[in-house]
Amino acid sequence: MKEGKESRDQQLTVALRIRPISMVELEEGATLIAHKVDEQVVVLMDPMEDPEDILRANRSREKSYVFDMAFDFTATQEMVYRTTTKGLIEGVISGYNATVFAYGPTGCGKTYTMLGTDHEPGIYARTLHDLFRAIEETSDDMEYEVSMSYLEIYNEMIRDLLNPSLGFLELREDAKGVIQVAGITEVSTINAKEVMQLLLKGNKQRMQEPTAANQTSSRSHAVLQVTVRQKSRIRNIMQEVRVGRLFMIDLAGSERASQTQNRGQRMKEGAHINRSLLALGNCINALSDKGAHKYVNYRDSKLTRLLKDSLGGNSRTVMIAHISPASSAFEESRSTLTYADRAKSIKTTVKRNLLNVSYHIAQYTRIISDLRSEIQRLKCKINGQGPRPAQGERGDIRHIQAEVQLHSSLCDRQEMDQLREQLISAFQEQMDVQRQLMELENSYMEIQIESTRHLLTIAVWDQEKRRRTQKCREELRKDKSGKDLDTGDEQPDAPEPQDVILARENIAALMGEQKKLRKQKAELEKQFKEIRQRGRRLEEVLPRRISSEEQREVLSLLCKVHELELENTEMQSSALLKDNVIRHKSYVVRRFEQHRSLCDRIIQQQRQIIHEYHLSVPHHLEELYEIYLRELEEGSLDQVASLDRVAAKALKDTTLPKIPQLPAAESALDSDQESMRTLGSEHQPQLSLSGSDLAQVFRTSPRMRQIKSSAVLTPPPIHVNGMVTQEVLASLESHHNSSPDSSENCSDVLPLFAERREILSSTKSIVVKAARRRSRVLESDRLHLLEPMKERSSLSLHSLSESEDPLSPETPASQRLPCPGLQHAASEDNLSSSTGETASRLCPSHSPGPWLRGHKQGGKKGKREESLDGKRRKQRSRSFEVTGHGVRAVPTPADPLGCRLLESNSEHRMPAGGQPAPHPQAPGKAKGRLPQSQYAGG
Ligand SMILES: Nc1ncnc2c1ncn2[C@@H]1O[C@H](COP(=O)(O)OP(=O)(O)OP(=O)(O)O)[C@@H](O)[C@H]1O
Repeated sequence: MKEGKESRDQQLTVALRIRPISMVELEEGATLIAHKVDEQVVVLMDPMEDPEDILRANRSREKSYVFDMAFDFTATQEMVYRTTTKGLIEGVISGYNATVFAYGPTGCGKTYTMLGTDHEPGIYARTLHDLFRAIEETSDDMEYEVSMSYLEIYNEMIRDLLNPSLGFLELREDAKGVIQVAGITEVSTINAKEVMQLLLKGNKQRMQEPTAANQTSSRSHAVLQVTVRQKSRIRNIMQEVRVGRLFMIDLAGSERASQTQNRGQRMKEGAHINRSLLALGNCINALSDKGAHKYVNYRDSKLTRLLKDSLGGNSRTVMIAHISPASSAFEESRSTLTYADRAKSIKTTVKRNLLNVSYHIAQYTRIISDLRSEIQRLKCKINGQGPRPAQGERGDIRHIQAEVQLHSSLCDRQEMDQLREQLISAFQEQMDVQRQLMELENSYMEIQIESTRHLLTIAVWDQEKRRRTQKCREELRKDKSGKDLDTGDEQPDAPEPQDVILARENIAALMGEQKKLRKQKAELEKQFKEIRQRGRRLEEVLPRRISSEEQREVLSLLCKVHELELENTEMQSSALLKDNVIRHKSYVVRRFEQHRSLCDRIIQQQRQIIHEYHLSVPHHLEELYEIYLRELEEGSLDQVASLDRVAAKALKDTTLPKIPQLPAAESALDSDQESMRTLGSEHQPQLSLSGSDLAQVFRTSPRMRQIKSSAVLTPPPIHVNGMVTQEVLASLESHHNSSPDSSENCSDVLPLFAERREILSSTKSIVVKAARRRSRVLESDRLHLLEPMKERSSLSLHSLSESEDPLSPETPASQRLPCPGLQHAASEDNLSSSTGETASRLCPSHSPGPWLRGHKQGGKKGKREESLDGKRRKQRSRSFEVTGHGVRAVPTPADPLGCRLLESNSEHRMPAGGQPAPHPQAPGKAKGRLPQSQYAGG
């Protein structure tokens, strides 16, 4: 899924609805204190303020609030719908997200507004009616697919209202940050009537209980999600699919326990409802804070996680706040008005969601094949298990309980029931804790992923910043040409973009959250251990207290079902973990790709230097470069990378399967699940997934090993001129040491390192010789004109020959030629002249030797490189633009080498601006000049 380019900021629309005063309120003697003044203004009067109070005579008794729309008891359902929601429909069918949510204290009319009554249907029905009508009107040109899901969040648990037997569902977030409910029923439908029937059916499943404030109080948050996929009827291979999502949410009442006189279960519900509403309030506060960029904690509740896009992301959002006009509801009304008022300043960024149809098909093909293999696996499992319970009864604790009940009626029912109750409640407790643990782990993993995403944002910025600084320096050099280059002028730091600032802040906040989660996890684990021990004791004691064999069997069946349930949760947890690992992996791959492109640039620029200066390189290096060129030519790396992206994306966008409860699941895990279980179990003992722990998780994954090995295969940068600093080498070394696989790959890395040392020292010698020759030629040719130049050149030579090898500082460069081959290569006669004369012209009697072979092939390869260069430029359009600037530094946060290379160049060999030393009489014609950079971008 990608987002359309046209994105714009949009303010959250806030409407306020005052319901009619109720009979109960009138009977209680309440007076009217909330009034609509005009189409947008509402006034709330404080019933406690005494108009006769002289001391307060100057103080206003009333407070007015301005909203986008205001309604009172005279407003019809049609009016509310038309002004708040109707306008969103067009956007939804053309690929935009939208949200409408009803907010307010209990009994103030949220369900009335959203669902309505048979005679006065609410927003759900009206929206769907108009949505289908709009679809019908454009269906000649466009093809639509509409699906809907309906869920409730009750006590921080998600239930599918269209299929409550699915149990509790989990939330997950894809790489784009879109929140999805794993395994929820999606009904494809084409007419509003059908949808309404489903809704009414679903609503009957909703948790509803009378409270003191409302006889039919909804105890949960109900979320109706309608997804519209639109594509043109004209077939095209790369067809665009627009996906619009509409959320319609009826929140539970924002109440205080004291007001609703709730006790026990109602009190617990209230706490959960308030937890999510409190989290919602916190999010509204953070989002509406116009000053500093506050961290918005969506994670505190399921509701805020689900509303993440609706509040601060990609959605046109309408909030309809509800209040009662009665004086008895003053406090609730005031706080609702305050929240609603704050919400007005929230901004969302609306983008069109576009999906590529070819990818779409690939995704479904994958799902189908996955499902086929799953069916096959289950069939094998069933066959291998002999007699099993009837189809509908399989693995469902409720059915087993029914079975238990049937058996126990023949025996001592009372005793049996008691024991069963004890056992079930122990099991239930275990399940609750285990589920909480699973959620914690999921949240923790998500935090890891989010942190990685932020780190990537920062890394990208760091690269960009260095690129800008470099550009700036070059421009300055140009301006100051002739003057001393190293005036020490530092460029002012470019201001960090908002997303980078936010990324830094978020990382800090996420770390805080991680800490919190670790603590929670430790407590929960302790709790789980205790409960599990208690359960085990019960499991041991109970059979001894039962005389009947049949009862014993029933109890053992119960235990078995419980074990399976635990296992089922574990499998769900593994699936979630797998999903998260894939998501995390995609960021890792992105980082590697970023690094690869940097390496490519280094190789190309160094190659150009070798080419322009006719430097010779060892044969084996030439061969490596050949391989590198061939790979680029074939585009195999890019192909693999893009295939990997598509595959990972397809996996990510597949909703998590609801794993059925199946007995003896342990034997049937396929290898992949098995490996994920291994991951999960490795991961489970300590949630505190630090960087190294995460690396541990990755290390076990075959895919990660693949990534790691490909990282090792990345061609190492070739450092020309021997100007690799100690620092860079240290950073290379530390990179290898710190990389998660350092221990594993140490043996692979060491030869590479030795090779690099060898190349470095010999290359440096060549450069020294080349520079000497160049200096001599220049001296003899243009003696009188080149006086200052010569000085500089010999100085350079001096500094070059004096400069210490970063690898072994004591050894002079000339003594560090590692092998006879290299010594031969470094002899003057084998060097190509910096004046542009070829080596063969300079020393025709000498055989070129292995070092010169590369140079001799220069013509053919030069062409090939040129054509490849063009190809590369096409591939990386922006970053590979041709400019007339000197060699660019290759700045990255991890590798400041690029800058240093340039700096070193300019110190020793290059004049100001990274341009070649111009001959006073023939500017720009110096043959030994360094290459013009072909890459402008970072
Ligand atoms: N605008 C209105 N016109 C007529 N009756 C209304 C209006 N708003 C609410 N009511 C009535 O008020 C009562 C409570 O409304 P409703 O159940 O919609 O409240 P709620 O905010 O959804 O409460 P809860 O949070 O407890 O679910 C219902 O009997 C409903 O019919």
